Amino acid sequence: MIRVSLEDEFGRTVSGVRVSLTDRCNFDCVYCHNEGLGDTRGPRAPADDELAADEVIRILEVLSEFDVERVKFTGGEPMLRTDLEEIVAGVPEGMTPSLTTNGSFLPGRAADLAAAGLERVNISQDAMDPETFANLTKSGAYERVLEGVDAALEAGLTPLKLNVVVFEATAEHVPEMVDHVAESDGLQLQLIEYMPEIAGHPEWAIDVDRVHEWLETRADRIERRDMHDRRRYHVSATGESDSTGMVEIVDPVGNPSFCANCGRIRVTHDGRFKGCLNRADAHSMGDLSRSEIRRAFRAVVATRVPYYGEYLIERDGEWVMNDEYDSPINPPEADS
Ligand SMILES: Nc1nc2c(ncn2[C@@H]2O[C@H](COP(=O)(O)OP(=O)(O)OP(=O)(O)O)[C@@H](O)[C@H]2O)c(=O)[nH]1
Ligand SMILES: C[S@@+](CC[C@H](N)C(=O)[O-])C[C@H]1O[C@@H](n2cnc3c(N)ncnc32)[C@H](O)[C@@H]1O
Ligand code: SF4
Ligand code: SF4
Repeated sequence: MIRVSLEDEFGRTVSGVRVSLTDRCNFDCVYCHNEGLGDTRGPRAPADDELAADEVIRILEVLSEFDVERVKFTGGEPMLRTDLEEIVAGVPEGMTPSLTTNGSFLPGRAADLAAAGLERVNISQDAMDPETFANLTKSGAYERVLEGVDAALEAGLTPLKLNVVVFEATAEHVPEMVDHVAESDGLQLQLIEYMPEIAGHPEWAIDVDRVHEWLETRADRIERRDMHDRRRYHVSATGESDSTGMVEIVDPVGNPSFCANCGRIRVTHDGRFKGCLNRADAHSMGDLSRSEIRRAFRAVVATRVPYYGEYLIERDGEWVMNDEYDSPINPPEADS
């Protein structure tokens, strides 16, 4: 098959897709932006508006015609989908599947997911103690998540990134999480800047530059990824051990270099394309026939623009909507 990749007007080739398989979740994290899908609604039977497994696979097959090389399954909580293994097994050849999950359903399923072809997994674990974890997630599943991490490591779903959202409630736990990954084989740490744009509570945000500065003093080596211009810090264990770990910072907020290198599009649980996590506008895939999926993909790529630096522009130190775009940005969600 001849594959033709698509570039947006800003020269950004679309090489990855994030698929939200559901907007449901069994946790209720205080910071949750839910990938811009609105409130998570609690665990309940699959909703009628969720894409079926064969529809997800058809979308991925079409995207692979356009040389999209990576798919990330996310949510809500993607492991609430009991057909996740079937979906992973249907990912077309040449496309690498990975998963971002809260980890609570990994015990007992990690091996099956690996057998289905899942390459690796990112697990949200914001702290090392059950109390902080419970306060943040409104869930008592701390031990279960740790078991999930072990199950994923055992199944070879590595490198395994632990995701920590950095904001006022987690900042003090960052050093122990850094030590933890430095000491543990197969674990990496991803520090995600709290995004108030879609979660609200701008007062919870902390200055991520302080975390960069601290890591510069803690790291032996620093590298920059082309993708999103992300910085990676290689750190050593502090005790007797000579093991090392890697810490990556995901800092999109007010960061035009992050958006300038963004090659990702999104598929929502109800079958629409979004060109940017932060934008409210989405493109329907109509009847989900291959031709409609192709049409919608071309349409969303044609309207993709870097969010910071283009969709929003800086005026007097504030990020304001560029008058060229008339669709509103996502209004902040209420507590979610
Ligand atoms: N604004 C924005 N945020 C992102 C983007 N990619 C990741 N994030 C943030 O990082 C969170 C965690 O995403 P993951 O899927 O675990 O991480 P990732 O870095 O995208 O995944 P890998 O690089 O595949 O490990 C997302 O839910 C977002 O909050 C992006 O392109 N734009
Ligand atoms: C919305 S969750 C969906 C997948 C899964 N339920 C999980 O928690 O990993 C995806 C990622 O978004 C991150 N996240 C959620 N709300 C955020 C916010 N307001 N700012 C930054 N990252 C956020 C979470 O930590 C998680 O790593
Ligand atoms: S961040 Fe928390 S509440 Fe949001 S989808 Fe993931 S586990 Fe659920
Ligand atoms: S905020 Fe920037 S990096 Fe994130 S999806 Fe939008 S354009 Fe891409």
